Amino acid sequence: MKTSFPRQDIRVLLLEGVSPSAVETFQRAGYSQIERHPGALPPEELKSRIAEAHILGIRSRTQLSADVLQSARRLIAVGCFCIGTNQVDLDAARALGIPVFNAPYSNTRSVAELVIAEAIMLLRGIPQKNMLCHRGGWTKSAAGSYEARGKTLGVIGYGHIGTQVGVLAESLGMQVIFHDIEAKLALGNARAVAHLGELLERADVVTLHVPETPATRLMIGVEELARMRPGALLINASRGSVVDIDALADALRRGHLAGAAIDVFPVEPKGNDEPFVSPLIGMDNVILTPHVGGSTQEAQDNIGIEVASKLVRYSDNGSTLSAVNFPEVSLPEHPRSRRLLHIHRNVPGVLSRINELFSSGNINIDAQFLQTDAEVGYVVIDVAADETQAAALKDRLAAIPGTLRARVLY
Ligand SMILES: NC(=O)c1ccc[n+]([C@@H]2O[C@H](COP(=O)([O-])OP(=O)(O)OC[C@H]3O[C@@H](n4cnc5c(N)ncnc54)[C@H](O)[C@@H]3O)[C@@H](O)[C@H]2O)c1
Ligand SMILES: O=C(O)[C@H](O)COP(=O)(O)O
Repeated sequence: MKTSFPRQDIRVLLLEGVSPSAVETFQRAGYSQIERHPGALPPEELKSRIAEAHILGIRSRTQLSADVLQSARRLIAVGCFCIGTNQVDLDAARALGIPVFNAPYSNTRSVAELVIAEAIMLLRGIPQKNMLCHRGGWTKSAAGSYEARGKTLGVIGYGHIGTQVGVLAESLGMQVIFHDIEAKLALGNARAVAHLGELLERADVVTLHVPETPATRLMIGVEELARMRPGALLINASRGSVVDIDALADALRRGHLAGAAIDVFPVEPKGNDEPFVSPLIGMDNVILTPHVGGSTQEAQDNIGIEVASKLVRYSDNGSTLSAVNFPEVSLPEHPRSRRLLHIHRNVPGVLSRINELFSSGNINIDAQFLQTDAEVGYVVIDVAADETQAAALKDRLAAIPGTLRARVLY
């Protein structure tokens, strides 16, 4: 069936080196206008580039503020080809009728594996030994070198990544304790602790797996670092805003902490050609990695397919299942109907005006789907109408006060 907006006219802009698997997924679905850019764009360039895009794909570095989104006149959906969505003003996107999708699982195993590797390296003092050998030094000694077996791992944020880290750590013989704001099923022999402070006081290795939220901002600062055991280790592969980096540098300099592994930073370079600046540079007992926790071939290939498939499904079929900022509907195919989408502010009267429009036009509704949240209503209407009738209905739907978007899908 002919689409009202042919796929070959839909412009897809993919930033930050999104995996080629995403391009292949769009191409297999019939999309041909796909532009792929290796890095994030500065705000002004971003604004001009997204003005023409219908679908935008980003990773963690592209800041989609309300101001930037205002320039995206044609944008129908955003895909975050990663887990975090804190880089997008989700409320602003919703208010513009733009659903945002992400990949909540695909890179979690990669992060968990890196964290376990780092815990072992830090417990053995390998970063310092490695640096010394590189400088021609040689200190063969067991001092400050420990097995992981029998040590206590404290996991802060026991979600998709935190649980996997816990399971892998138990397989090494570590004891796992965790702290989360939600009640969580403890896997294996892991134990929940009621307070963050208790976890900090008991753990030999503390690892952070919380999202960036107002509550997690600087959740590890001077006081929390002081509560950690002397000689303990800190791993952060969550978000740079979660740890007070200057306080961490100070705790390491004073020798209160024996080491750290940090993958995420309060300020990160926008691309591989920008310099990296951090108070942790030059500390031999700190593993520094350039936000690569989820950067494995396997994870990026899977994320490319997962997020591109969600974007294709929304664009082709209207389904918003697993959107992070939008009412969720999972829609069946209705090949013999025309499908109209209506996104509106959730204010009284809109739905009755939509239904009035169909009943007064004597147009039969084959199926109707509605989902709302506090701000936005999303209605999908499958009707027995020809192409001209559907186009006219879309124009009338668009004229209803409170409308954010109206589209004919097919
Ligand atoms: N370094 C990387 O490359 C990389 C890769 C993937 C994800 N991440 C980051 O890791 C984060 C966690 O990923 P996930 O898949 O495990 O997410 P998740 O949503 O499955 O788990 C997060 C957990 O943190 C808990 N939480 C939230 N606020 C908390 C608080 N104030 N105190 C304690 N617990 C709190 C939640 O209840 C949840 O259980 C992501 O949000 C992302 O920012 C980084
Ligand atoms: O949120 C995430 O999934 C991670 O931080 C990875 O982000 P990236 O895709 O920019 O590496």
